[in-house]
Amino acid sequence: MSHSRTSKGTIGSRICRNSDTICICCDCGFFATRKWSWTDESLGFSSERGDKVIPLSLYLILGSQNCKYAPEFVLQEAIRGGVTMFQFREKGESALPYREKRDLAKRLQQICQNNDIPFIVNDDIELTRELNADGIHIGQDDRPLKDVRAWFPDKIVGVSAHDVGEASKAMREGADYLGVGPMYHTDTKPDIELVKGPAVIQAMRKSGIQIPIVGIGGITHANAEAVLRAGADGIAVISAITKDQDPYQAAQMFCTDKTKRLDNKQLLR
Ligand SMILES: Cc1ncc(COP(=O)(O)OP(=O)(O)O)c(N)n1
Ligand SMILES: Cc1nc(C(=O)O)sc1CCOP(=O)(O)O
Ligand SMILES: [Mg+2]
Repeated sequence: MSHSRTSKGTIGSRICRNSDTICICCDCGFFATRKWSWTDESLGFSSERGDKVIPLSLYLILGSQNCKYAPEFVLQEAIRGGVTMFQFREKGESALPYREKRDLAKRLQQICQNNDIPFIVNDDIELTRELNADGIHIGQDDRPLKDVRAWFPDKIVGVSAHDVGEASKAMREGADYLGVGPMYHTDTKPDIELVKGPAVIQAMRKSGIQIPIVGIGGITHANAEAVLRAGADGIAVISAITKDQDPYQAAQMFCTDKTKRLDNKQLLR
């Protein structure tokens, strides 16, 4: 697929005040950068901080506990299939101890670097710093966003949000993107909130949340389109890729015209 860039103007639900930043052929996030100036007059919000790329279209998250095969193989294959961004999330009862976790993280980071894919760390401030990762993802029960933003002014900082209130607060405090879920039932994360469904993304967009959103939780090839139609910029996936027999094909199947080529008219209103 070839991508082309836009100059200033309105793209979908967003107001873009910079040039050379957004892919206009399919709104896939390929040229999404933190040079975007997200402006929401009603919230008095504006953010403009650098030029980190945030390609959320197909965001793979994994740790060794999630994988049917070696994590390095799963990541390589998934990137070959079309994954655009990666989060290292080594978590749960069978998670590796710190040194092994760090060594695995380094190997996965190298794969991301070789393929020009942002490498994001889940939760772990020290690991983010030690590896000089491209960014960090934090939830509502993790370190406060204000602190994380101050520690990492130039990194991508993603925040989990479950309702409009959490999303507005995260946007005001400088989140670069929101992880919104759970979209559907999932067995991958034991401590999830009640299923929200794509409607919560629709509600966030209606209330004026303009920063990038990725839907998460129970996303499969069958339901991904509904998440994007609700207003998400991308989908975050664990088991639909990591547990598949063929991670390459599983990733590739998310990269169809239906899941990538959404324009404004196709969004649910
Ligand atoms: C993209 C994305 N969205 C949401 C989450 C969940 O974060 P959190 O609520 O902090 O839960 P844990 O993943 O830390 O268990 C995420 N990791 N990524
Ligand atoms: C890590 C995570 N966070 C969620 C949230 O709702 O915030 S759901 C989830 C697990 C996603 O895994 P799968 O794609 O296998 O359902
Ligand atoms: Mg967390």
